[in-house]
Amino acid sequence: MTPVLELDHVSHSFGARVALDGFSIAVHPGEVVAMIGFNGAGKTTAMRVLAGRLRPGSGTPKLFSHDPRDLPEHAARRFGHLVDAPLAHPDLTVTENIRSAARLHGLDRTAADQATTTAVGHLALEPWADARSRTLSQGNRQRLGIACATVHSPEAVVLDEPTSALDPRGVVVVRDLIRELAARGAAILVSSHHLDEVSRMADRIVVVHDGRVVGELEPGGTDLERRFFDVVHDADTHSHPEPAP
Ligand SMILES: Nc1ncnc2c1ncn2[C@@H]1O[C@H](COP(=O)(O)OP(=O)(O)OP(=O)(O)O)[C@@H](O)[C@H]1O
Repeated sequence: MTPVLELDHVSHSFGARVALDGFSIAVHPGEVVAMIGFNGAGKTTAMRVLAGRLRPGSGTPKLFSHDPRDLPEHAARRFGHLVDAPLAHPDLTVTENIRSAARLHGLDRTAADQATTTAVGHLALEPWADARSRTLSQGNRQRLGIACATVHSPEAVVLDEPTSALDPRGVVVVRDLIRELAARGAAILVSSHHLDEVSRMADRIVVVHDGRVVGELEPGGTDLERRFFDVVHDADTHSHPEPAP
């Protein structure tokens, strides 16, 4: 099966700082893949490349088999992402923002209205439906960003730390939404710092370290944290082997 989201040996540096160093990942239809790694490991940079926000120094990014920076409109309409700032205007209300996102992704007026009502309900945003987005709390702004990224039922989704500001109920809401999109066949890439959460949400967990994918963790089990540190330690040992005595 052809991957929907793919980075093939992608490298990128910001000046002297290497952010991605031969980063490879592939996400297939119906699959939720979570990236986990230290601060500065390269997760956001990888997602920015996939979202077409950054042209990498080398390697091949692909979204629906196209260059993400040169995506045909029919493919762009099937993609949703929340990387960097949400696609929300501060002076528009929650409902207006979500409806605009739906229209931007090609839904006609009637379909956009229906999808907006559904998204407001899915993200439990009803009490704030008529609030301007600049007045929202951080967590509700994050819910709005996720609603805007997913209102059009995309087949490829990239979400950078989608639950970082959410309360426990919000975490469940977003997890259910992600699982539902995947059940309908979407390929989903998320990043997170919460091992327990990704363990419940993801089909695969990839460990990102020093700009590369250095291993995978089987979701579930109780010793995920230890396994994560083992993978990172192994990667460090192999990239900086101890000198022979
Ligand atoms: N615009 C930029 N200019 C300079 N350096 C950058 C820029 N964006 C990222 N970097 C650097 O690239 C590396 C990877 O950063 P990135 O944001 O991808 O990490 P991350 O894994 O998402 O981290 P976090 O978990 O803290 O969000 C870091 O060393 C970071 O300082």
